[in-house]
Amino acid sequence: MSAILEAKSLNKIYGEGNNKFYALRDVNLKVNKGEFLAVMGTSGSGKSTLLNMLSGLDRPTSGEVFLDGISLTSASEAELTKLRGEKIGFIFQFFNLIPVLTAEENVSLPLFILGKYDDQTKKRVFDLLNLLGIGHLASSRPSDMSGGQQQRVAIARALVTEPKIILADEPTGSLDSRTSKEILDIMRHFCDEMNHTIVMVTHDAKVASYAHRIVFMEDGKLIDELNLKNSSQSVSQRVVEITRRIEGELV
Ligand SMILES: Nc1ncnc2c1ncn2[C@@H]1O[C@H](COP(=O)(O)OP(=O)(O)OP(=O)(O)O)[C@@H](O)[C@H]1O
Repeated sequence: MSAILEAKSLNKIYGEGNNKFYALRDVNLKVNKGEFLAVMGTSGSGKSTLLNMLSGLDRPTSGEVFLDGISLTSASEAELTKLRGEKIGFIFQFFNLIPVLTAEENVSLPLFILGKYDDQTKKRVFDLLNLLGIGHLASSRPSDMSGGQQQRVAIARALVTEPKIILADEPTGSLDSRTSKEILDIMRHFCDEMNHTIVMVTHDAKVASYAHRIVFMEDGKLIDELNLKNSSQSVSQRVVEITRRIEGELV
């Protein structure tokens, strides 16, 4: 198995002296190509801090992050901006689409920013919209779409640059349960069938149950891991197991 993303001995310290606070403490993590990984933990356990380090949006106090073999930690700000644009796709809780742009334009935007918009990538935009079942909405604006449709546009936008990894922060946090299931099925499908790699932060056991593997955080540390890749359990059995692990971390 090849690790596409690797965090080595990550520490993130805020404050100094008596106010020194470890938001991350000796975090080691490998994410393999094609893997759907969920990061779970209670509020304040360090999930967002970890995601910020993995995306190069923030730098660790010590330790290193490698994406596709490249050290994010030793890259300059300009190199990081380029790396993020080319190698990372982002999916957010509130979609973060640009309201005045159509679905097609929202998905095309990263290509324009990278100077990679041409006939071939334009076709990719439409292929992705069709693959996500929203080809008929290509000319629609976000305000004319449901939450689930907007998140499909956001997924197409995240995939259009063919990134090495997709980072998703509570991607179904603003969707109802039926639409959440549709979006999570799509995410799992992209990993299982198309070898995409996703790291998803969530505090919801049901959402995490769609992942291949779950890592659990507490007080800035990775304290447990659950492998569901070859699990034959039903969703509800998996949710029970995940909840048991979370409760274990609270005792
Ligand atoms: N810029 C900062 N300065 C000081 N402390 C910070 C800063 N950013 C985060 N923290 C602290 O680091 C800890 C981890 O925060 P983080 O946002 O990563 O947690 P989280 O697990 O994502 O929480 P939530 O689920 O509520 O979003 C928290 O105690 C938070 O208060």
